[in-house]
Amino acid sequence: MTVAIGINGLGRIGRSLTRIVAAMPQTGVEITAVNDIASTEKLAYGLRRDSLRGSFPGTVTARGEYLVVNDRLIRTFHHERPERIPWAEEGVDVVIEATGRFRAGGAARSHISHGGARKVVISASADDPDAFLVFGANHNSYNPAVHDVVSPASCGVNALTVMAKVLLDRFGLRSVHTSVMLATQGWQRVQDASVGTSRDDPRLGRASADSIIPHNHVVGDLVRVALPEIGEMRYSYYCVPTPIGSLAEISGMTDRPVTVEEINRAMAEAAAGPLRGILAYDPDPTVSIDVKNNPASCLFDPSGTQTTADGGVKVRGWFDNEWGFSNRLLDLARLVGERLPVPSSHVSWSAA
Ligand SMILES: NC(=O)c1ccc[n+]([C@@H]2O[C@H](COP(=O)([O-])OP(=O)(O)OC[C@H]3O[C@@H](n4cnc5c(N)ncnc54)[C@H](O)[C@@H]3O)[C@@H](O)[C@H]2O)c1
Repeated sequence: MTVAIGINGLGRIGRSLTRIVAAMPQTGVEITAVNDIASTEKLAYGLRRDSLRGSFPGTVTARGEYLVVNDRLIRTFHHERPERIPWAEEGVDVVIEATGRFRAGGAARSHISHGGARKVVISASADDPDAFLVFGANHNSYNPAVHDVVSPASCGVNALTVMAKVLLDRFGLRSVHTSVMLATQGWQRVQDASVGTSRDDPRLGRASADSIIPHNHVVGDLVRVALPEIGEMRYSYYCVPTPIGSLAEISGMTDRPVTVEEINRAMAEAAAGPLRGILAYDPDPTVSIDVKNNPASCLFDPSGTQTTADGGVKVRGWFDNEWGFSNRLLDLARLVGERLPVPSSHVSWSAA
């Protein structure tokens, strides 16, 4: 079965999604339509040329109201409001809402109520989705009967959650503190600005290349949504001036004293076993740019593991905030799309 996807917003995330699908035609998903306020020509250019990922490894052209990506046609719409996008015209099953403008479940829901899509995946820690589903932790709790608008939370939450899951399952984990250092985002400013970021904290309007900027993003709460067994949790979040490649760290107390070797072995085993493809493991000394194009939610770095004699632990993982997260968005779109109820018109009846 191939799931027909529509993407609202062909920015950093939307373009990553398009590149991933184009590189792997057997992913079980097909992008049939995109909506963006930019013209089709500009969208084609944005896919062809990318300052961080290089030129598109294939062909992209604009042909009328279609993008032609390696000979596959993708219909383009240009509506500013989600309720105006006629997804049903292109048979879209699942919309990935990736504008960053419609994080609230209500706005995203209009892709279904007005546009005719069947499910929505919001590409961010949405305000009120029907469920947060983090791969490797709680994605199996997806219930197609009651979950129409879902969110995989954020890239940082995914990186933290997979490491926390291994620690929790193998050693117990409590009194957790997390830190995320997130690469520069498109909504940040090149020079100091008082308006235009639509974020409350005035520091988020400061020039992105000049500072490490604290951000009060609620990662800890969302890790606990995916892993409710974790008790009290605190978190720090920083926007850092790297173009791509982000860092996640967790510290906390385990149920018994553990060694660095035990923790690293547990992570390596999880990466080769139940969390394959979601957690990666690499003992080679790593800096943030090395994680570029890694499809995992988290690249565990064993050189960052520290322990104390009374059960204190600290671990470190890297993540490509665009590429890894876009892979999880596609995983989620596929999961949701493959479990769509078959419309009654498609049910075939055999003679008794
Ligand atoms: N970039 C990352 O590292 C990252 C990682 C995880 C999650 N996210 C989340 O994904 C979302 C998108 O992030 P991004 O980095 O791709 O942003 P972006 O700014 O690069 O892309 C947004 C796109 O949406 C389009 N757009 C804006 N308003 C629109 C409207 N009203 N209708 C249709 N299109 C519109 C823009 O033209 C642009 O192409 C955000 O919520 C962000 O928090 C981003």
